[in-house]
Amino acid sequence: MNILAFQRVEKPVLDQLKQNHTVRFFKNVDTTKDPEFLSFLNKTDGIIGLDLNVDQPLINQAPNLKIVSNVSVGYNNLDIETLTKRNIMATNTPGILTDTVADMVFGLILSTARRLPELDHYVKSGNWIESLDSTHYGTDVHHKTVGIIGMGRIGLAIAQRAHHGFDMKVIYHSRTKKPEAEERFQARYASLDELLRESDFVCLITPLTKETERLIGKREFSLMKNSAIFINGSRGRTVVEEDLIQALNHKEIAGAGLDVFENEPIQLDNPLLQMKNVVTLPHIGSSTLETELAMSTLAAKNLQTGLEGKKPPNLINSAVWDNK
Ligand SMILES: NC(=O)c1ccc[n+]([C@@H]2O[C@H](COP(=O)([O-])OP(=O)(O)OC[C@H]3O[C@@H](n4cnc5c(N)ncnc54)[C@H](O)[C@@H]3O)[C@@H](O)[C@H]2O)c1
Ligand SMILES: O=C(O)[C@H](O)CO
Repeated sequence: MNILAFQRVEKPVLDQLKQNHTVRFFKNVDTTKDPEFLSFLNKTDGIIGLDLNVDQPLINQAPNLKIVSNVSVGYNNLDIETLTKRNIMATNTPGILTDTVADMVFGLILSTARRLPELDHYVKSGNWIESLDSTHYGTDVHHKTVGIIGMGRIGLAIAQRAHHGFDMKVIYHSRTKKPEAEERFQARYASLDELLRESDFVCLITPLTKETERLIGKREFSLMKNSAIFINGSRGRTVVEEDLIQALNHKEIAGAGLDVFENEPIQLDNPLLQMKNVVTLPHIGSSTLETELAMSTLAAKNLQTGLEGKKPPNLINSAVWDNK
């Protein structure tokens, strides 16, 4: 079969796929114009990769496509409706990255609150304790209130770290109440506005959907405490980035830790990159050696199973299977 691999598939997994299939790996190409990409797409049976925009025009140019296997849990890059209409399976990699992403969210919480990147720069610039004063101090994390928007797999893992590791009070907002969070982490369900008003750390970790697109904007930032730190580990478009910049400029909030941005890669003239109270990461929430390999391996398993005509373990659009 012809396999189109895009952007991020770990090498051992690619090598394994090459034993049974014709595999072409693409990176940094314009997927609407690149002639080699489009020519291979035309005979592609399966796609595996990260963040390929699988929209209607792309799907229309892939007459043999049977399965799209995302190397990610988020699948906002896939037009699920069109894929389902065309009976093309879509899969993702839930669960195996949960703890890694929750660790990264805590990394952002600690980095912003304790100003770790700034102080690292301070030491590396030849400074030490004698010139240190309260203008360099951060703020405590332990015993504070964390508000988690999106209490799913990753949200629960953040709550676990907050409750057991840092004695934090956990409040959450999600589509439905999560008894597990309430029992295990004494988490309290709150409306979005209550959560924004009460949290010292506001952590956004929902999927990007029609409902969550631009969920946090001017009104929401104005409800947060002036001392609040905003953490985004979900997708950049869940936030109105311009409003975040304004909220930081006007000191409506104290800082932000961001793994995701409205446009990725972030443009170098983005004001967020000039702010000391903002810690930025290049969308690496799940990118550890272990977890990237596990994600690629699971994505390859989904792909292979689907191509063999069996139900993949992480099928998103089960209607395709039910229609068989
Ligand atoms: N930064 C990264 O590298 C990285 C890595 C992994 C996942 N993510 C993002 O995190 C998301 C969550 O992953 P997960 O495995 O926890 O997914 P999940 O499906 O287990 O959890 C998502 C939660 O969000 C809630 N939710 C959905 N819509 C909502 C809304 N409108 N308001 C409030 N809550 C809402 C759901 O009820 C669910 O509890 C992914 O979809 C992806 O976008 C980012
Ligand atoms: O959704 C995910 O799994 C990540 O954002 C991919 O890196």
